[in-house]
Amino acid sequence: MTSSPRGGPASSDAAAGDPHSSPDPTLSPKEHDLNAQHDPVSHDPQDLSGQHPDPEGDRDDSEDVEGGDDGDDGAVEVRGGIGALPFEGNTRCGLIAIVGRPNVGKSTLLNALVGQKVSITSRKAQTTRHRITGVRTVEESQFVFVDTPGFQMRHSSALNRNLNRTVQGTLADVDIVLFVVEAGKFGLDDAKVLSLLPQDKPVVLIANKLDAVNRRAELMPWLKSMQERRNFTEFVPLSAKKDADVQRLFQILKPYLPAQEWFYEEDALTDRSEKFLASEMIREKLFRLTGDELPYSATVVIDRWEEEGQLRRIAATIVVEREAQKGMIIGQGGERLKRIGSEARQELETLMDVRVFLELWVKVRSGWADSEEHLRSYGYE
Ligand SMILES: Nc1nc2c(ncn2[C@@H]2O[C@H](COP(=O)(O)OP(=O)(O)OP(=O)(O)O)[C@@H](O)[C@H]2O)c(=O)[nH]1
Repeated sequence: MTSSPRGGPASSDAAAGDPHSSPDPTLSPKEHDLNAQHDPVSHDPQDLSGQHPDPEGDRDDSEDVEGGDDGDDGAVEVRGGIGALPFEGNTRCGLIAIVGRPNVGKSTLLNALVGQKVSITSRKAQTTRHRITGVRTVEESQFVFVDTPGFQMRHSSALNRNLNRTVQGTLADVDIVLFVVEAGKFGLDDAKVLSLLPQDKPVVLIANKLDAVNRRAELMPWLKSMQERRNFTEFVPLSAKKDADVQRLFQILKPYLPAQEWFYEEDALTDRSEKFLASEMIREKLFRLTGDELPYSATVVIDRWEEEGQLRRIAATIVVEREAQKGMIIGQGGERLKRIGSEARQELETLMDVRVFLELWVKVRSGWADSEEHLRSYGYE
């Protein structure tokens, strides 16, 4: 699956936006135009312990090359394990985590970055539960996004403990963390998420929903106060709903990707299966069409998946905790369930470019969110 294109238009922009090249410590939030292009407030990311790209390839571990006298052709044997030789290609590739309290716009941002819907969004908080990977390749750089669930703060159950473990596990392997907040706001929940972020990773502050801020001048003192909370690698005020902002973000993040081969093919969007995307799509419709009535613990299980040429026959069950919730989903005369099914079907047809027959069921499984055993059986590791 790995692809390693060479000779792309690569190295020149390493100089333009490289975090090592010219961070200007004199910039303050006040001086930074919120609509400006790069590094809103630059912090020198070099003190963030070796997690950074090394575009110049100036690692000294290349000395692990030992003369080999074990062959009669005078060949050189290379020892030293993974990464012993500097990478000479033009490509960059890195893992990026998107974290933040519920409802700040993480899924919206991920979908905009990937250019296709891979994560569900809803007005209701805490709709994202699984770790979802979106992939986007822009010129020579491949961005592999890992979406994380909102840190659970309001409820405590096996499900929530599980989510927090997922988030922390995810952060251990990434190259950059995007910490998303709503521009001009910073509450207790944001602070809790921030306090859990690793110290040894570059963290970019994304001040999302900029379009909802009426008086931008008021953001200046806020940005300054944010700067005091953590040595953020970059401050990026934006709107996840504006394409130009999202494109700008790629340029800002690019220099932080390690110089290495791509993990995925150039046109890959996600490593999630169609089956998984289908269950997420149904869950999104479910939350959208039930408003605030349904607790986030409702889940969707795909029971049957048959492929017949350009046709997919899918049967899925929506699992809820209580009988009353079942009635709520089914609605008067089955109307609501019908609508959930028909909207999900249409979107799945667009996504997969095939015809879809979707059968939906609703089942009550009381207390499932509290049982580790049930969680495992529904695929939450
Ligand atoms: N005005 C405005 N609204 C936004 C923006 N980005 C996201 N939203 C809205 O904010 C709400 C929450 O967005 P999501 O992307 O579902 O948020 P999330 O952080 O993934 O939420 P959880 O899954 O609960 O963790 C939705 O109603 C989005 O339409 C933005 O840039 N501007």
